[in-house]
Amino acid sequence: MLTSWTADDVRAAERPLLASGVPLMERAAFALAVHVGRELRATRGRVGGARVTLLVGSGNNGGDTLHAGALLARRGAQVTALLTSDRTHAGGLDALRAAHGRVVPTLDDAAADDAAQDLARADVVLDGLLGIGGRGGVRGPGARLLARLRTLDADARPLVVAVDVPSGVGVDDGTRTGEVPDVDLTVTFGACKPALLLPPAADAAGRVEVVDLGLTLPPRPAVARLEATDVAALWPLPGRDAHKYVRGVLGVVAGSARYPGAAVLQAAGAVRAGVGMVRYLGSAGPQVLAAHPEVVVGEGRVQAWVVGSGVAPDDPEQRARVRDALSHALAHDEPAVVDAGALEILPDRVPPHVVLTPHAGELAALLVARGAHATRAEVEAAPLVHARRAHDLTGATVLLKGGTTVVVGPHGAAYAQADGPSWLATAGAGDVLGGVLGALLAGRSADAMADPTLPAALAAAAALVHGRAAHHANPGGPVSAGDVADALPAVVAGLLRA
Ligand SMILES: NC(=O)C1=CN([C@@H]2O[C@H](COP(=O)(O)OP(=O)(O)OC[C@H]3O[C@@H](n4cnc5c(N)ncnc54)[C@H](OP(=O)(O)O)[C@@H]3O)[C@@H](O)[C@H]2O)[C@@H](O)CC1
Ligand SMILES: Nc1ncnc2c1ncn2[C@@H]1O[C@H](COP(=O)(O)OP(=O)(O)O)[C@@H](O)[C@H]1O
Ligand SMILES: [K+]
Repeated sequence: MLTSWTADDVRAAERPLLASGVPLMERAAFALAVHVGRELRATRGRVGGARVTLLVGSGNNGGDTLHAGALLARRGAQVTALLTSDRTHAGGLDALRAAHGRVVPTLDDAAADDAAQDLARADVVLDGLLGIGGRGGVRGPGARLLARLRTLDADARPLVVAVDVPSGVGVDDGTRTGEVPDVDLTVTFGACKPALLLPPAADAAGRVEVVDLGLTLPPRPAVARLEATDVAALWPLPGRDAHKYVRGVLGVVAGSARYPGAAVLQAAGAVRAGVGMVRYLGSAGPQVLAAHPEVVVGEGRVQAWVVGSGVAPDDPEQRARVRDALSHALAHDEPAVVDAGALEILPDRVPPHVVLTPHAGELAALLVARGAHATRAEVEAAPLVHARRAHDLTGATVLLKGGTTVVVGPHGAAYAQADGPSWLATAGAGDVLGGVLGALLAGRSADAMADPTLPAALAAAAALVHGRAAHHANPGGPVSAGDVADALPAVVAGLLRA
């Protein structure tokens, strides 16, 4: 599992070490210089003679950068520091000067434009403008330098390394404001930060290297990302004496005369993910049975529900079934996945074993229906923030679909899964995901009732399996939702072997 901690968590963990005189900045800078040296050797064979340009902000992030620049200068690099503030880390500046680095005070916009020539000539640029002390978008000459960097021709573009985080990202919430450099590598100190996992900030972060500074961090990370072994540990496995009812029955209330395909695909997701049995309720029974003869059509006991996919607003009968299923789930402590059409008829407050699976537009509508202001664009610009708001307002676990899927549950549980190719953005893929998640909740129904944070972990696991199935179905090329479902058994088997 990849784990990340907030700026406050990191600062609190650093405090006792700093108080006892541990030279954290020197350690951070040393590791940064090692990583940059490695990149330079890979791209141009050696560090000696490399042109290194430092973008230096007013805080300790700039200090790290100057110290790393000094180390690279001692290894023969030609280092230029572009200062963006009249305050600069004194120790770092002394170290760079002592190593014969060049220092350019860049205090006004015109000078920043001149200094921008250094960017075009550089082999590598270190972004040391803002770290965990940044507030909002980069201001002043630093922003101008970043704009220049962005507009360089592709063939003149240097390698860009972010120091701790790309400047201008919301460290804790993954937002981005103003100019944010698109970096190749982020060298982050002490712990990964949420912005390095969360959209849209993580898209700017490139490869992430975490430098261990020996910090003791809180037990619960701010945002996590599941990996194969985590999913294997979460997956419900049939014991030797298993039978279909023990393994979990999933009630599927999906599809309508207008959208029968949603029911077929959702059943495919659940069946292929290994559910004990699917019970289908709705008008698409013949289509579901034609595609999946193993499905049972009609009422009966279930361990979990998935409701709402492809349920048209003008289908009162299917909407009534959704309402009944939801009431049953709430009255009988059965976990439920609430998708698409069912999001509009969600009760005001629900427990965390109800998992909502909106995309950004549906999440915005859900928030607006509860008196909050939100647009689809605002949700996309701050997915974690809005998924949290939806969790706070409804009590439900929230899985927000997108290129990176963000999951929020109770007690601060949060996941960011980036497992699928962009080809997964195809009609019906969300229906398959609902089926996979339903299968997991049916298989671990009792556990999900006992541990309110488990539905969030299962939701993240479903997103991982779904994303990997899309890769597996056709590596590097287009997939249909049905292809994704068909790839599930092999992907699950692969994960269980991991
Ligand atoms: N703590 C440790 O022991 C260790 C920390 N380490 C390193 O320290 C970094 C944190 O350092 P930090 O606390 O000095 O904050 P940092 O991110 O450099 O920026 C603060 C400065 O920026 C300014 N500023 C703020 N917003 C701005 C904006 N939008 N646009 C422009 N300016 C803005 C703000 O000025 P103000 O706005 O307050 O006037 C303030 O002066 C951390 O990321 C890691 O790299 C490592 O060495 C390991 C040990
Ligand atoms: N850019 C993207 N890259 C990868 N996966 C994506 C991207 N955009 C959406 N997805 C995934 O594709 C699926 C789309 O689901 P959804 O929006 O509900 O579509 P539908 O309702 O047609 O099934 C979700 O699993 C979502 O996470
Ligand atoms: K930075």
